[in-house]
Amino acid sequence: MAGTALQLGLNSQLPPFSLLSNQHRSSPLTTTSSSLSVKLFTSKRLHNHKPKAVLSTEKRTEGREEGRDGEKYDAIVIGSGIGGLVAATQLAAKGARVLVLEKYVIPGGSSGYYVRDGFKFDVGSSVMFGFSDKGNLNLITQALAAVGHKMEVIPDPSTVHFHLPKQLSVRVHREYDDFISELISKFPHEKQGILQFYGDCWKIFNSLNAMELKSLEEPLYLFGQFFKKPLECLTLAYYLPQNAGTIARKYIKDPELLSFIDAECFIVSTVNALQTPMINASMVLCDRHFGGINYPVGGVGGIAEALANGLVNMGSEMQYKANVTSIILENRKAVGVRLSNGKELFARKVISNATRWDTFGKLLKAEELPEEEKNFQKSYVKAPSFLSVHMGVKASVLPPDTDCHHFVLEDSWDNLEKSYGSIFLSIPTVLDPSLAPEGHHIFHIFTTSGIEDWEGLGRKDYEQKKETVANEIIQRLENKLFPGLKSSIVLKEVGTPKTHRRFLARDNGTYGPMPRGTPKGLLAMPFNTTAIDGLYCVGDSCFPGQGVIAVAFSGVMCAHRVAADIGLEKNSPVLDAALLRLLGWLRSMA
Ligand SMILES: NC(=O)c1ccc[n+]([C@@H]2O[C@H](COP(=O)([O-])OP(=O)(O)OC[C@H]3O[C@@H](n4cnc5c(N)ncnc54)[C@H](O)[C@@H]3O)[C@@H](O)[C@H]2O)c1
Ligand SMILES: CC(C)=CCC/C(C)=C/C=C/C(C)=C/C=C/C(C)=C/C=C/C=C(C)/C=C/C=C(C)/C=C/C=C(\C)CCC=C(C)C
Repeated sequence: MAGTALQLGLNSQLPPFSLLSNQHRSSPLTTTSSSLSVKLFTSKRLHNHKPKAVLSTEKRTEGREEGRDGEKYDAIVIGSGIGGLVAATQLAAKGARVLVLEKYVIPGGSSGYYVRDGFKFDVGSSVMFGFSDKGNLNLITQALAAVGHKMEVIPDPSTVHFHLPKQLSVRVHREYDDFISELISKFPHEKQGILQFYGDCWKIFNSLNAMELKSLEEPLYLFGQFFKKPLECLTLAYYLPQNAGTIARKYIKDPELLSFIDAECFIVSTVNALQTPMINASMVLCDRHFGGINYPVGGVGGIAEALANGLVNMGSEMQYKANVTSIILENRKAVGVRLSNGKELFARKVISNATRWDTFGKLLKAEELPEEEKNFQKSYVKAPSFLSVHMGVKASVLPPDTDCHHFVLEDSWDNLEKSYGSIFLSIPTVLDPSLAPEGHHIFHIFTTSGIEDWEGLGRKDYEQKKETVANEIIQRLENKLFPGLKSSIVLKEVGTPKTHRRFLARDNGTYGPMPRGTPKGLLAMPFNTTAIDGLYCVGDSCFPGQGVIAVAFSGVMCAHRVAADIGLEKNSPVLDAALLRLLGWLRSMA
């Protein structure tokens, strides 16, 4: 879900930096100009890091164009969400010179943080997949390693504790066998079906895990993988157009168990299993047991900070408070960007980490919407945003052995996908007590909510409504799990979809794309290239969709495709054209 910090900006007249605590202000960020060209600290480890050049220096600089503003960028990245940062750092590690422009004052977007009264809150992301030290799918660990960084993490013994209708309670243990035994104990008559469904997930996960992950839009790599790992590639190709709900129905009949699978999918995709691509479902349903969920010591915001620091240490640049208002086109080719202060910056390639709706609807609003984007908008709508409540509470309110993450749906399965129907709760201080003052915990509560509920209200009504809706959610948690919750609150901040729209620059504050109907798995999801020459997209409105690890993969893919296009990786223009046409055709079949 997207950020919340943020709503303080709505409540107060303070300038954006006052959103950060003193603790943060004295952090290694040193502002050097009003547009906040930021010089970040140099860790010894990063100092020694040598970018891994793929081709020789001569080859790398050959054909490099100079920006017209005296700058020499291979790529400009709009936005420093994890998608944008991974694209930028991967490109820098291949030898490219990159400039990242971020509208806000710190990096991370939905994976940022803020500090208030000694509590350090994750803005959004809090369940970290891809953060282990094994396999090929630990994309967050790998992204950090590419900039010479490794974060200390705390293993979470369970991914989530489900509290569902009819008192169904399921804990997703880190150990796969423990989870499966618990689920079978609740549905003994479906033992076979459970083993078959999750077994199919493992088939897909193991295929993904066997592959080197790069751009599926780059033919030399893609054909190479088919040659090296034919079985795995065919498995993935087979499941690519399928959804988890259809596969589950092949093996499972019990409607309550199918609803449980819906909830498993909903917490990561905000849609039911019938609309969740099987590859994405498998990725999360298995990685949580393979690598496990791991929380970074000091909070999720540390990931983006480390990536941004690493980028600067490799000779590239980050600028904060740099609000891109348009993408500059010349002869239908993206050549640079214009900022809200009128400044223009140029590069060989432009990568947008804004959502596709923002990229094409705002940054390119004067242009006619390309056919491919029309098709994307036909297949996908903006998922609703969130109402989020960040709270500091007295530690005494937590029963012993409380899990870190909870999902609550009280009375009826029918409410699963309704606004405010279900409640997500993370208590990161269960894993890392340093995030809160002694004797306290953090409650990060969120529930789906559409922007239409929050528009057209006067200031007083808006504030009143925030209070009312947040209190109802808190009351529900008090009734279900934490007696005495209300009276234990020492700090409370409520963010709405408007908050997320304002601070994360996401159209309607959306969580990301959501299929309009039943999708053909991942088939219709666009990759990174766009109909505009020189313009690429990265982030959750690109393949494979929402999620920190998903956008990290989109960053890896994007960097590979851009690197091939600027001569930092091998490429073949003839095969490129053929593959891009083939992929376009496949998408049109979805
Ligand atoms: N695991 C979890 O618990 C969890 C929770 C919340 C979010 N998430 C995931 O995080 C993902 C989001 O990652 P992302 O990389 O796609 O994007 P993001 O929304 O996190 O970041 C986009 C960044 O671009 C910046 N930006 C946008 N427009 C700009 C402009 N015109 N000029 C300058 N900067 C601009 C924003 O300020 C923001 O920092 C979501 O998919 C979501 O699923 C996960
Ligand atoms: C190209 C063609 C046509 C074909 C070929 C075939 C092949 C080779 C294929 C391949 C493929 C691939 C490689 C793929 C990949 C994929 C991936 C990597 C994916 C991933 C995904 C991920 C995801 C989706 C994730 C997500 C996550 C999330 C969203 C999370 C969230 C969370 C939350 C919200 C939290 C909750 C909380 C509570 C409960 C409290």
